[in-house]
Amino acid sequence: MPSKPSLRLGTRRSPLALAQAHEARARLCAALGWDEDQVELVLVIASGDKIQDRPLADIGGKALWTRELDKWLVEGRIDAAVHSMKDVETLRPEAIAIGAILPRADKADVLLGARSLGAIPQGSRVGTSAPRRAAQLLNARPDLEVVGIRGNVATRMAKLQAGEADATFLAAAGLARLGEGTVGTRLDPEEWLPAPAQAAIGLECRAGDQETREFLQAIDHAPSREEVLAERALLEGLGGSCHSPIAALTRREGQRLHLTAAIFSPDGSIRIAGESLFEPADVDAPRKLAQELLAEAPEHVAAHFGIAG
Ligand SMILES: NCc1[nH]cc(CCC(=O)O)c1CC(=O)O
Repeated sequence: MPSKPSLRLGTRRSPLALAQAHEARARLCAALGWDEDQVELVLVIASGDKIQDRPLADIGGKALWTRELDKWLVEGRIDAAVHSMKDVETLRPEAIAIGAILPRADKADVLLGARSLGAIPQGSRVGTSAPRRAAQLLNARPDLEVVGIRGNVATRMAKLQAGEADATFLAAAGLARLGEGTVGTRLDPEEWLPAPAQAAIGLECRAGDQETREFLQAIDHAPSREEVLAERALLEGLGGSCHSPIAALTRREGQRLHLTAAIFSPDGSIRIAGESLFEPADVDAPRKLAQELLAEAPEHVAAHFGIAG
């Protein structure tokens, strides 16, 4: 009997990353009729996992999550890598391709520690290290104080319990994947915009690896891919890095995509928003929206953009 095909799937080892890798494996096996043991999970330690005490933006940004997996992928030690697309830089090595985007989960953020944004007591300390969450919060509630908080989902929930902050934000998708789908208050994504590519799991492979590309094609969800690529095109057009407070939400309107985007000054005092309705194949539309937002931004705000990373 010929040996069964198999795939080495690289993942980070945080509980969220592992939950996402298990979901990817389950979908691959279901789509290809494989047994579970045909997908080998390979746990790769990312540089970002070793540093928990400083904001991501200060220590090298999103590359901290991808660099190690990229290396293993390019060296052929794994065949594919699972990522939260929110954490993947817009500029990717040429040798690496996005092979699949899984059906996207709930894009909303969840507020922990208060029943609503308006119910956070005046002067409270809200824990977040995400520039988008900090700026968007201060825009709505300039009376609040933002304090840095990092670590995986469980660590952040524990820090909240320990009183390091009075409230914090987490992605609904991450909470649900960890079986914590009922905690906190879900914030309507139309009013509190998520991060570009939030709630999307992506699988990357070597661009020239046709066999793996075909395997991944079997679990690619086209509508989710279209949304994620549009939001990533916006981010690229903005020169978005982890230093830049950028929020985006895509809705489907019939055959078209409706993209709402906002950029902020880091202190939240300035918010510039715009929207665009376009055909999914029209990758220039999100870039054009990015240019419109930048053109509207005062120079000191625009200065925070344009550094890809
Ligand atoms: N920055 C960390 C990160 N990357 C992806 C998720 C959640 C899952 C997702 O958005 O796909 C989280 C945690 C969070 O923001 O609460």
